Amino acid sequence: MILIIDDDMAVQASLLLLFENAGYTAMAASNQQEAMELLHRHPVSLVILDLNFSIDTSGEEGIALLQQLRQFNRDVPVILLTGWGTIQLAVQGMKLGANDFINKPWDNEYLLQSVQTLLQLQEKPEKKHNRKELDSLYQLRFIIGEEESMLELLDTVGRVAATDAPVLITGESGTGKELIAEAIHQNSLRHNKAFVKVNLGGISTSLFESEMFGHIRGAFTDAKTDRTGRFELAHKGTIFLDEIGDLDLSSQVKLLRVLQDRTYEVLGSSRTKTVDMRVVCGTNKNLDSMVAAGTFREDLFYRINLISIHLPPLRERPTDIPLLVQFFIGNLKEIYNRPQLTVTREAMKWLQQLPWPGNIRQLKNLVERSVLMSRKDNLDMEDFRIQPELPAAKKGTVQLPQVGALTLEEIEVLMIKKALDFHRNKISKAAESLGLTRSSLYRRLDKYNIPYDETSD
Ligand SMILES: Nc1ncnc2c1ncn2[C@@H]1O[C@H](COP(=O)(O)OP(=O)(O)OP(=O)(O)O)[C@@H](O)[C@H]1O
Repeated sequence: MILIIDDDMAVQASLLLLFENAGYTAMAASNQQEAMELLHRHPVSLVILDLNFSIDTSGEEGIALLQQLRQFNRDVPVILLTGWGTIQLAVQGMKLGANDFINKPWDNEYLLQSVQTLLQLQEKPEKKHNRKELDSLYQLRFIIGEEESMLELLDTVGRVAATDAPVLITGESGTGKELIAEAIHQNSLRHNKAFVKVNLGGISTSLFESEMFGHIRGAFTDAKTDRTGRFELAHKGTIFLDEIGDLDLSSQVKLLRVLQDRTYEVLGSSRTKTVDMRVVCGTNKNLDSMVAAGTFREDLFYRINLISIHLPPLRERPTDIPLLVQFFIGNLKEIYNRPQLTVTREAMKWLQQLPWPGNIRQLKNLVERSVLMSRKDNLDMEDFRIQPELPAAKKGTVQLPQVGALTLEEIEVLMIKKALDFHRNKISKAAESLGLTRSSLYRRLDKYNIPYDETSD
């Protein structure tokens, strides 16, 4: 059941009608007390809360009710209704655990989409799917990955694709953000329409509007011809806003307006255009800390990440490295007509323990280059080792934590645990990779109370 909390009878009536027509059961409450009573008595699956719901339009009462509601139920999805002038209030509400906010007057279709998305996300998958099952459920053809974190991620991709929810994809450079954005589009109802990629890092502030909104001839001195904007190209389809963390503050405001209102004006024309697009954003920056530093707008942040997907760096998914290498080799066999191409087991193992700061892109480039440079069909470690793209040996590239963040002993413990994990508790292998003898590793395991299994070696 959907619970609507608003003291405006007209709003209640139109929302009740909207949800009932869409096949949901819905009830309305006019004040805090009624709302809490209904929450106690009925299994409420989603709440619509008008933040300015009382005569006192400061919104404080709405925020207080949201807090009370969260104390009572931490999980029920909450959509806030807010006025355009009260965006700060919406941000405050999001921090308190609301899931989405929608401006009044709302667009019925958009509100229903948000409801449907949040209800769908609530449904937990019954079980973890293996890769074969995922492939039968979704279209994930060119995405290699069987490590557990990747299986979970691909399952999320498949489940959220069908909704129209905005998705934020984070992860280091080269981890596959664009590939995942494409998969979201491919698995959505919009798959027959355009997938438009925009690299926001490459667009200067002065060009942002003309790139995104388009312009008509004569709109400004250099506008010699009409230009179709990216939003128009993405109409009915999906737009992938890559490097969103690189967008300057003034362009962030302009983007937010379009995402909120779904309308914009082509430069030089006074006509307002409406855009219907799915928004997927990507970044390798930490937007949380950018928000804290004031370099990324908090309201835009909440607007773009109803769903967030984090891609792990390649070094955290070593078991996927041989699969990726095989996949790239498979493609290269055809491209270069070398059907006998293979990679030795030693080379595979060696590739697995490199740090890969450039992630999958770097691995792909290295494999391709090694294939091109080597005359043999059976590539061994040396064929890879001599390539200039090779990630510098681990020692030089390690990113150490901030001074004061960890003591030397804490780092030692972390490294030992990591080596044990990586070598699946094989003591001699872990010791070798740490540059220790077995007995010195045992001494340290005892000293730091790290559990180990002597029989596993
Ligand atoms: N899981 C994967 N399976 C196969 N190929 C992959 C996978 N992930 C990434 N790739 C390949 O690696 C390369 C880099 O991927 P992609 O461009 O999607 O990364 P990105 O995270 O968007 O990078 P950047 O942040 O630099 O834009 C591409 O050629 C892509 O096809």
